[in-house]
Amino acid sequence: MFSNAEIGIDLGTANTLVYSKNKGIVINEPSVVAIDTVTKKVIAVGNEAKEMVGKTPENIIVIRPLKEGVIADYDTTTEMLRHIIAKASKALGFSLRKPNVAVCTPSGSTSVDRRAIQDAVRNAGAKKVYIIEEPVAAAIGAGMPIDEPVANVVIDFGGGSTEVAIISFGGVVACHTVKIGGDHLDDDIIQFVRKKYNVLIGERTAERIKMEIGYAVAEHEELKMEVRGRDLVNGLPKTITLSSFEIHNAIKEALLQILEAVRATLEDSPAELSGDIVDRGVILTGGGALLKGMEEWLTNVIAVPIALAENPLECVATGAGKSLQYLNKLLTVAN
Ligand SMILES: Nc1ncnc2c1ncn2[C@@H]1O[C@H](COP(=O)(O)OP(=O)(O)OP(=O)(O)O)[C@@H](O)[C@H]1O
Repeated sequence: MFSNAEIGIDLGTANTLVYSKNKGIVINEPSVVAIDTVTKKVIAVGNEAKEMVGKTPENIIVIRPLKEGVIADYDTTTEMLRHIIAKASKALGFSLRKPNVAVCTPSGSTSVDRRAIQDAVRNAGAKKVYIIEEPVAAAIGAGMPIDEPVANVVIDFGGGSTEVAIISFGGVVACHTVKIGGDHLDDDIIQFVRKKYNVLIGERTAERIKMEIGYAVAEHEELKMEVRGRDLVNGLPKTITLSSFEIHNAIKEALLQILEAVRATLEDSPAELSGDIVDRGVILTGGGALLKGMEEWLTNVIAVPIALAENPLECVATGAGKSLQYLNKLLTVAN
């Protein structure tokens, strides 16, 4: 039905990925853009821009144009997409043709948010834009048989939001979204360190702390980590040692909100599918799924088997790309 010029994009709050049927994931970069405030020109996108976070002179600002899964800064998102589509097209050898793009939107997004995503992708150089709901893409990317009449339950724990969905027969039968993702855990860590130690740490340091010593489960072997920040009393650099126990306490409230969304979705399950859920379990996708002890904690609290997807960070983009084959059933044509 299509030429080969077609790609799936996961336009995420934290990362943007591009998948092509022939080459798999061809782009995987942070959703970050650096802009010169004098010329208003984009000077770096993705990894290069992320390197600049917290270190730029006054005339350069580093922006994350998506918040909580949706576009917060339309023009910058379009510029970022333009750069990403051009880079992917070059890598895939179809620079002279505009690609058809399947892109995800969070299930809980408004029609205005969806429209903004469609328009941004089209303005950034796509020919046709197809919209797919993020948890459906995550489930396809995780290899779940979403078009069968069985309960496929997916928890997509991303950077800006977490979506929990039950998918059967190609459609979403129950879904809850919370605007809590990995970024909120980073914020909680920043606040905790500021309050307890009077030290200010940056976003990137907080993310490293979460990845290295963040645990979803209270019971674990204690890990320690030395970090540097700015002493808020005297303004000087200061080194402190953090424990994984205190980091667990700092992030547990946010995790409980995710748990609420999981419980609410399971409660909304049609009775016929409830048995399936116990038998087939739940798949965890998204970068947050990599938090230490996440599977163990969720399995304990909801008493349903939980498994981590093979490449949790890549599921949404892979699923978006593969969804092009389900064209009529799953995707909304946006133009
Ligand atoms: N090993 C890890 N441990 C804990 N968190 C991690 C790990 N690796 C990545 N993350 C977190 O995963 C999040 C990014 O996940 P992902 O790329 O799935 O989100 P996204 O698709 O950009 O966001 P959204 O779906 O909310 O728009 C970030 O908050 C990142 O810090």
